[in-house]
Amino acid sequence: MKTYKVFTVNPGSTSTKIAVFDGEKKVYSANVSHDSKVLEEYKTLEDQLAYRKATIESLLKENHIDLEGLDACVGRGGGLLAMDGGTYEIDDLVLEHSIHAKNGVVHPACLGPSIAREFAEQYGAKAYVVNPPDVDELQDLARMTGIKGVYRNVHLHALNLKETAIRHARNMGKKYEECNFVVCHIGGGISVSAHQKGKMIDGFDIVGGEGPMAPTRCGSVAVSDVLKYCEDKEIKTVKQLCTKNGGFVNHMGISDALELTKCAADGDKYAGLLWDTMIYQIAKCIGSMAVVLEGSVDGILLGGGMVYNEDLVAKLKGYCEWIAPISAYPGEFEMEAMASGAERVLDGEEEVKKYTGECRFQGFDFIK
Ligand SMILES: Nc1ncnc2c1ncn2[C@@H]1O[C@H](COP(=O)(O)OP(=O)(O)OP(=O)(O)O)[C@@H](O)[C@H]1O
Ligand SMILES: CCCC(=O)O
Repeated sequence: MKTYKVFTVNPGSTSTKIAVFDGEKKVYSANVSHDSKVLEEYKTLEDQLAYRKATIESLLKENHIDLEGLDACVGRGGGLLAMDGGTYEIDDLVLEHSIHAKNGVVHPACLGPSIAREFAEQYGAKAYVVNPPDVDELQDLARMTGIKGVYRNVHLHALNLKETAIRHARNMGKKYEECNFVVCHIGGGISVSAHQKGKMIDGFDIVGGEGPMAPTRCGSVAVSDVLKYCEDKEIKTVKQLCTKNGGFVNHMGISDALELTKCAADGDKYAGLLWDTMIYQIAKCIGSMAVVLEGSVDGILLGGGMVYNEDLVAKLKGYCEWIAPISAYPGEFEMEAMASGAERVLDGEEEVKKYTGECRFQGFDFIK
């Protein structure tokens, strides 16, 4: 069987993770640090592009990593309009929408497609984006709200959620498309989602303030409480609670969950209550996703950095293991997920998709 050489690029706020795969084997990986002072000088994401790429190139050169013979380059995406899951060719429309965050969610990951395509052009390789956070496969029932004209959509860690589900299904001797899972990513942000036969049919908009509280995110709060809180604040400040300074940051000025658990272990009751509340809220979200799957759940899968914490896993088992077996996959498979997504299409196992540039959900034609 042919193995493919794939280069993966995952830009974060102050660094860019890169990896080179030869088939399933990760032959090189690095977390390329960028000088935050230099990054701050750039007004837009697009302005950072040349600097980030040059930093990556220098590191590759220093480490004698040759990308000659590359089959594909994959960039973590973002900023795209709601789409089905899968592997997408990076064409001009993907570039245009991601770099300008067409969906309004500006994140360094939006740079991924541009960096990947530049490397791909240089080495005559294909360029792809795999399951970006813009994947939204909600079933119709999950769309409606009690406000006419307001529909639900999701932003989730789709890349790691789907890869965790694909791997778990494989471990069970099955295909992702044959199983039903509740899949969670419990890291800096927390995604909880219901996967039915290969589609992520429900979940929470973790960029919009839905779901459990997370280290830097407020999670779901009653509308009336938010309105009251807003009375003497700017909307912008309140929006930041959803992704930047809600959760542990808002309460205790701590964004690192490990630090919070240390405070709790040292007897800080406030930290202990926050930690337990976050776990309680994750459990409630898992329960609701199990209901979405009508109790037909083949497994509850936990990924993300916080899953290294045994107390968190034990407590979630206490709350939820009566629903289905819980499996922990601490950390994430994002780089592997990008490489496997490319391999599946290069191998013909899956068809490469074309980004339409139109939201997957356009409203219901029977509601005027
Ligand atoms: N043993 C542990 N106990 C508690 N928290 C931990 C432990 N190990 C790692 N973490 C926490 O996991 C978080 C990082 O998780 P992860 O690496 O998945 O996040 P990220 O990549 O920064 O963000 P995201 O997952 O939203 O993309 C940090 O808050 C870190 O403190
Ligand atoms: C939506 C997933 C990416 C993030 O907001 O952290």
